[in-house]
Amino acid sequence: MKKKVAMIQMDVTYGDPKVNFNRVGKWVMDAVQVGAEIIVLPELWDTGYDLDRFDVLADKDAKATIEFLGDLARELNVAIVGGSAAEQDGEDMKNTMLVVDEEGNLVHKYSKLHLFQLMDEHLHLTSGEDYPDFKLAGIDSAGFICYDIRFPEWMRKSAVNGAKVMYVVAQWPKQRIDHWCTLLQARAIENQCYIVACNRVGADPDNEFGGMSMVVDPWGNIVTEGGDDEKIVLADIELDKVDDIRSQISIFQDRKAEWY
Ligand SMILES: NC(=O)CCC(=O)C(=O)O
Repeated sequence: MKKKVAMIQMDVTYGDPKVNFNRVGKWVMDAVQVGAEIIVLPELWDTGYDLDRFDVLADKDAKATIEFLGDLARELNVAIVGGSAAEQDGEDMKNTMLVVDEEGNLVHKYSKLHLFQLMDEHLHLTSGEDYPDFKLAGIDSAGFICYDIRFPEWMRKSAVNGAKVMYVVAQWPKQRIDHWCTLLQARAIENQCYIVACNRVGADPDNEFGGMSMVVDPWGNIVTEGGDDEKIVLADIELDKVDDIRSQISIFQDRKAEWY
């Protein structure tokens, strides 16, 4: 099975969901025109890291965001890994990934587990209590948010559960972009899966963001990468490659889970 994925490597307007919703609508339409079957958005594409104002900006139960992504997906007949959005869940504020299928159904919701203290997430947000695994376009998949990629044990669990594609959505600053590239390649090699990773570009009051959205194949090769300007990054993923590589080096058979 082969699928065309598109990562929307966009700038995000700080603290202005209305502008960002409009821009995402346009980007998604453009991606469909160039043949995308699965579209991936970056982390917090709706508000950026305007955490001080999350209490007024966050979408209650992510209702309006789910409806927006679902309508787009249904109208354009495309699956969307909707990056993450600012969600108000009761009293709690969360950084939440939303995934919709091509019929517009919400198939997955995951709130970021590992909060990134360097960007003050722990002061404003509550960790999720969800698992990252889901099925999209017939593919066993998992979704992670930015800092999550520094926790290999969290991603390994999804590989053991059968994920063949791992989506990563991010607002990863330029100053650590070499970590981003290396960690993504490492997660692909050690889990023998595709990594489809979308990072934003542009800047907010505290950080400049590094782009380098990329697809890494299960051998660790970078299939495509987006540099540091605003664009749609396109790639084909070939699912047979995952089984091929898993049969060449049998890490899932050979691991000694009882030892670690
Ligand atoms: N938004 C994030 O989670 C950023 C993570 C990051 O920059 C890192 O170095 O880790």
